[in-house]
This record gives sequence, structure tokens and C-alpha cells, in this order.
Amino acid sequence: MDATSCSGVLHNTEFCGSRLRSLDRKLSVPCFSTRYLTYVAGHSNCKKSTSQASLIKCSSSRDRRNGMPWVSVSLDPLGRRNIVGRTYSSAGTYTYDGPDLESPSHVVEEKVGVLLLNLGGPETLNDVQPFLFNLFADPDIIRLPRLFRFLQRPLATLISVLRAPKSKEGYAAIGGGSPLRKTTDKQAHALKMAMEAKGLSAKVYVGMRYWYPFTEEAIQQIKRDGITKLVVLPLYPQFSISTTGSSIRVLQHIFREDNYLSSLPVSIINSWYEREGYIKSMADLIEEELQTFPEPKEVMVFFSAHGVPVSYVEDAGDPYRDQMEECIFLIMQELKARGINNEHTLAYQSRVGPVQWLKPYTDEVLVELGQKGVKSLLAVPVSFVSEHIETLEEIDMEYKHLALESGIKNWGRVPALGTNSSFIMDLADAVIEALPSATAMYSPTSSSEDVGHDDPLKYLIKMFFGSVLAFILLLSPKMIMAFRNHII
Ligand SMILES: C=CC1=C(C)c2cc3[nH]c(cc4nc(cc5[nH]c(cc1n2)c(C)c5CCC(=O)O)C(CCC(=O)O)=C4C)c(C)c3C=C
Ligand SMILES: [Fe+2]
Repeated sequence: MDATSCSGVLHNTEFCGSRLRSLDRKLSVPCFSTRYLTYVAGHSNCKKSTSQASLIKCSSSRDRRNGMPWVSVSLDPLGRRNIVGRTYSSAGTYTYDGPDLESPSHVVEEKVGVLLLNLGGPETLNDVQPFLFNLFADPDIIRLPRLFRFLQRPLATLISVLRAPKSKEGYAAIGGGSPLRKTTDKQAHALKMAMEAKGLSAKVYVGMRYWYPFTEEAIQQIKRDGITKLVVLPLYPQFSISTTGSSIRVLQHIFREDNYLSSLPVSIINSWYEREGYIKSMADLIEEELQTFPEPKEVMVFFSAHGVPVSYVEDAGDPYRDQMEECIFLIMQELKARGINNEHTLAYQSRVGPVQWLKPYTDEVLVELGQKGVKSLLAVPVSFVSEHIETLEEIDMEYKHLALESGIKNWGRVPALGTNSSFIMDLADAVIEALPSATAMYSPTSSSEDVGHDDPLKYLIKMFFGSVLAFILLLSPKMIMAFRNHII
């Protein structure tokens, strides 16, 4: 064999002397011949072991960045070799000439699944109120003290009814519904293709938190398909209790109840805002959009993130604000490395209800910038990777109008990443890197426990008194205004 044209990636695995050890890092290894890969991986303290080798049939697909076949092999905690993806396992042609790996008959044929999690959005105006009900019924969105949890659903009914007219106006303005489902489906398809190009054959599922296709439906399909390893990829770059946290709690709840699911190896990617591919893709979009301004260097880069109530960060320990700030820092650092030194700022949009949200608020900052004489502004939505009401209506219509009214002359907006190819390629890498750490997910702890609907009479009494209390609370004019308006 000649050590020439291909390379592979060996995940979490190190060949060291006669032992196999798990490592939490990725090893790039040389490859011999175009048809077979030979992995030769070494441990810095065990130089002698670097001749351990494993042969695996190459995929014909090529990695986009280096033009090389892209192969993943992992070991489970017992040291068995799992060939990641059907491309390899179905090919079934490999040999191993090292002394300690098990025989080919122990190779598990993996059926890899990737579950994309997202919020979901109403597809028609009639869906708006029930969608809002689902959202506000989520104890991770309206966090009530345990004693008042029984009020969750009556409150959700009230708030959703109060808010629906304002929300409907927004959805009507963007064509009568949310594009989130279509975009997420496209992202799922693009991700499948990208993984295939990297040699991983996997099924991709979409599970929405508040609208169709619900996470529960996606999980049922995963079961029907007999998936043996699952990577969960929330389509939120930064973690928040209210988004990724909420979706994962739903998963935990479903998995706990089910024998098959509770032992299914799962790897959850909690956040991925710091990934180089994501940061570079965002920087690409900003760089490109800056060129559309008459004086690109004078443009203020205005990051607008979806807000969360301050109490999430300060009382409940939500890492969202920290991750957001770090994410902006990394994007700006990448731009600086490209010689782009524009001023930038971060603000939070989309607050709902009467509590304090993360500051500064997007609407207030826009007015201030206009008053300070900023003339050109590029809005960068940073907590989303697809277009939806918060970008198409709130940023493109409401904030743009406010900015122009406040004295800003040149307005631009960076599109959401959507199916941007370098972004999707990076998500594919994220999935491939996450696969080896998949373990059974069952966790007995969950903060979103149900309020005990076992006894119907008890439940009805709670619902009745809860509703009365909720009406008294919510019919105060201040509360009504807070939920009706977007507060801008
Ligand atoms: C990182 C993203 C998001 C966070 C954090 C988040 C928190 C959060 N949201 C609400 C209330 C609403 N959100 C609504 C829509 C909406 N929210 C996000 C993302 C995050 N939310 C997206 C992508 C969307 C749009 C979905 C779509 O239809 O396309 C809405 C409905 C729209 C509206 O009426 O404004 C509400 C309400 C809370 C209370 C919250 C944190 C506690
Ligand atoms: Fe939201």
C-alpha cells in the first residue's frame, strides 16, 4: 500500500501499546491507498504503539475541505469497534491487523439517527392561538413556583388568547404563517446530504417543541426505524433553559417511560455557538452584507439576540447571556482577523410580558444609536439559524421602521444561515464528532414534572380555583397590556 491520498478521523480512540483507551479528542490519521484506510494513531507517551493499525473500506464520497474520504470509527466503552454509518457497516469489508481489537463479527451495524430540535411555528393564522397555548403551557417558558404549577394551563389559555391578535398581525404580515417548518425540513435534508458526503449515512428527523411535527412524533418515527444511535442537535446555537433546555426535558420525559429509548445511546449537542464553522459562516455573511453599504467601514454591526427574562440568567443559572456574549466576541475576532474592524453592539429583542428581560433592549438601543448620529447599521440576528417572525417581521419591519425614524439612513440585515453550505457542513462535522460519546440518556432528574393529573377530581378542583385566580391576576389592565403588545 502507498501512503498517499486519503486521510480519516478516528474519534475518541487511541491505540496505545496493547491497550485501547478512550480519549475525548479527535485524531487525524494517515491513510494508505484510496480503497482502504489504515489508521495509525499514537499517544505522545507511547510512541511505540503508533504502528497499531486498522483497515476499513473507504467511502467514495469526499470531504469538502480536504478532498479526502472522511471516515469515522469509534469504540464503545467496552472497546468494541462501532463503524459509524451504514456506508461502512453495510460495506462490511475491513480487516484489522493489530492484536487487541475484536474480530469483525463483533462490529455492530449502526443505524444512526440525527434529531433536529426546534421551536416550531404556526403554519396558518388559525394555528396561532393553539401554538401560543403550547408555548405558554411550557413550564420552561412561564416558570411558576412549584406551588402554583397547577395554574400553568389556565394561565396559558389566558395569555395565548390575549396575545393571539398581536401575534396574528405579525404572522399575517409575513404571509400568514411561520416558515420555520419548511426551513427546518430543508436544513434536515441538507444535513443528511452533507453527512453522506462525509461518509456517514444517517436519517435526520425534525422534532418541534410547540407545533408540528412535534418532538413526540419524531421520536415515534425513530423507534419505528429502529435507530441504534442518536445524535440530538438543537437548532439553537446558544443554550437557554427556555429553548434547548425545554426540548431536552421533553426528550428525557419520553425516554424515561420507554424501554427501547431509555437504553438507546444518545449524544446531545447542547450548544455549538463556539464552533469554528459556525463562527466563520456568520462572519462570511456579515462580511458579504457590509459590502452592500456605501461606506462599509462606517457601518455599526448590530447583533440582535432573542431575549430571555433576567431571572433565567440571574436566578436559574441560564448560561444563555454568557454564551451569547462569547459568541459575539468570537464572530468579531474572526472579522478582525479578516481586517474588518467595524464597531459593534449587542441587544436583546422580542420581550413578552411584565417581567424584566435581558438588557439592553433592541428597540431602545436603536433609538439611542439614531440619536447619537449612527447613520449605517447592519442588523445581525444571532440566536436563530432560520428566518421566521422574529427576523422577517420584528427586525425587517418593526425595527427597521424604528431605526429609520430615529435617524439611521442606511439599514441592512444579515440573512439567517438557513442551508448555507459551510454552516451545514460544520453541523455535519458536529454530528460526526458527537457520535462516539453517545450513551443511554435516562436521567431521573427533571424540573418540569407534571402536576399530578392522576386524580381527576383533584385536577378539576385545581383547574377551577386556578382559573379563578388567574383571571383575577391577569385581568388587571397592566398585565393585559404587557402580554398583548410586543412592548416596542
Ligand atoms: C433563542 C431563541 C429563543 C429564545 C431564547 C426564546 C425565548 C422565549 N420566547 C418567548 C415567547 C415567544 N417566542 C415566540 C416566537 C419565537 N421564539 C423564538 C426563539 C426563542 N424564544 C422563535 C424562533 C420564534 C418564532 C417562531 C415562529 O413562529 O417562526 C413567540 C410567538 C411570536 C410572538 O407572538 O411574538 C412568543 C410568544 C418567551 C416567553 C421566551 C422565554 C422565556
Ligand atoms: Fe421566543
